[in-house]
Amino acid sequence: MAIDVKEALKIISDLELKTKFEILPIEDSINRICAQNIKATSSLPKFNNSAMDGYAILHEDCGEKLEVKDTIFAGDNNNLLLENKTCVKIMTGAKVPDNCTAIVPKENCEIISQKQIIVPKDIKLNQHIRFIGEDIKKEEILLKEKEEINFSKITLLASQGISHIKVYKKPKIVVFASGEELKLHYEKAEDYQIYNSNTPTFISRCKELGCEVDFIGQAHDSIESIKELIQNSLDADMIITSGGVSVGDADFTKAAFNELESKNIFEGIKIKPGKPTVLGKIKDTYILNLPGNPLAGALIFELFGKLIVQKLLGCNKIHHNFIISKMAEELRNKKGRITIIPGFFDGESFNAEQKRSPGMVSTLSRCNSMIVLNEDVSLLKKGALVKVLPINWKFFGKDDKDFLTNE
Ligand SMILES: Nc1nc2c(c(=O)[nH]1)N[C@H]1C(S)=C(S)[C@@H](COP(=O)(O)OP(=O)(O)OC[C@H]3O[C@@H](n4cnc5c(N)ncnc54)[C@H](O)[C@@H]3O)O[C@H]1N2
Ligand code: MOO
Repeated sequence: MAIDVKEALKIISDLELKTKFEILPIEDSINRICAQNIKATSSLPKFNNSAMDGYAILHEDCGEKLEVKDTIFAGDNNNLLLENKTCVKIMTGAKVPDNCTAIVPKENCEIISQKQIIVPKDIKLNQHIRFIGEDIKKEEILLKEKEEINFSKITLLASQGISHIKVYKKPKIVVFASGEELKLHYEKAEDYQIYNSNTPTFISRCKELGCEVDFIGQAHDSIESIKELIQNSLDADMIITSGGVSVGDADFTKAAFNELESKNIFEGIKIKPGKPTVLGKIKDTYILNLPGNPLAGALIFELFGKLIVQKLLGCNKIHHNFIISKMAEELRNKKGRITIIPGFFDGESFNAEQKRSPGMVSTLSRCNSMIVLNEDVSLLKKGALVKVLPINWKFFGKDDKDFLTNE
């Protein structure tokens, strides 16, 4: 019995998944999920320092002629204190004297000699001093368990002298295809045969999402062949297959799972396309059996499979987020079932893809996102607000648009 979309999403978000850890150098932890809370071991800046090349002064001396007592470079451990009518020459990043209350950029000073300068009157108290802890406070949490590590988190870690980090291991995904009519893309396909495009799709998509992926080949249309492939893959966190789930005479996947005592988590989702989607489990391995129709399988993976991957990665962001946009054109839809509509979000509106039959292979190559229509929607007018779910999201464009004007 097919279940509701919401129920399927809830089941996925509640799945209990086993995750493993490893320790990596921080540079190798990019796009991985952090498996520990990391606190700042020291404040940043570590000490009050100068934001400008110039002179460190006492604020009460503004407008005065000052004697230059010393020069402090970045990295110096100079503990000199300022006295009235004196200053020190200081470089950007250098530790300021403890009682310094302003830095005057050198270009704002009148340099009389190496030893004497006149500073202007209008100096703000504490100007150009970067204070201890204003960036990061000691003990502050820098990275939380289950957060994704990106370049900016690596900045944080490096700034603390952290060289290695505990992360979740990449989930292991195994992909195989079923369907005798399919030829692998490196084989010769006769005129009556088609290429297996689903398997490379899921292999590359799972890699893109941060999984370790093994391709274990092509099952013949027999229960034994599919069973063998599944049994060989039970060390994986998830097996992804496509095809063989509906009711055709050569659809053996379901029977193979049954013989292997796969526990069905759900069998069918009330959605279009992709109703015959099955999620099962054998021992600790989840099995996602996607519809063979290429667009149906890929969209179901984006809506449901990707969330399982998020969980397997160890991430706590396991729900879809969206961008509110508007329809570029009117869209008519056959109501009755929740429907996934792939399309292209151009930054201003969502352009529903016209060619979107479940068996098509070309559709997603023109799309970067999708919307999901409730079962009672038969018409979306041009300009209607929609919630756009990103698919592949590097947001550049061919047109040179003005991003400087905001009003
Ligand atoms: N009598 C019924 N027939 C169908 C039903 C139904 O309810 N009653 N459901 C339809 C729906 S909806 C879908 S989706 C498909 C699902 O079929 P399967 O998942 O069992 O997939 P297959 O029958 O093996 O193949 C369907 C279609 O997809 C092509 N395919 C399969 N694998 C690949 C691949 N790896 N790469 C590229 N293309 C693939 C295959 O050649 C078929 O054209 O069933 C409907 N039928
Ligand atoms: O899942 Mo089926 O595609 O609706 O084609």
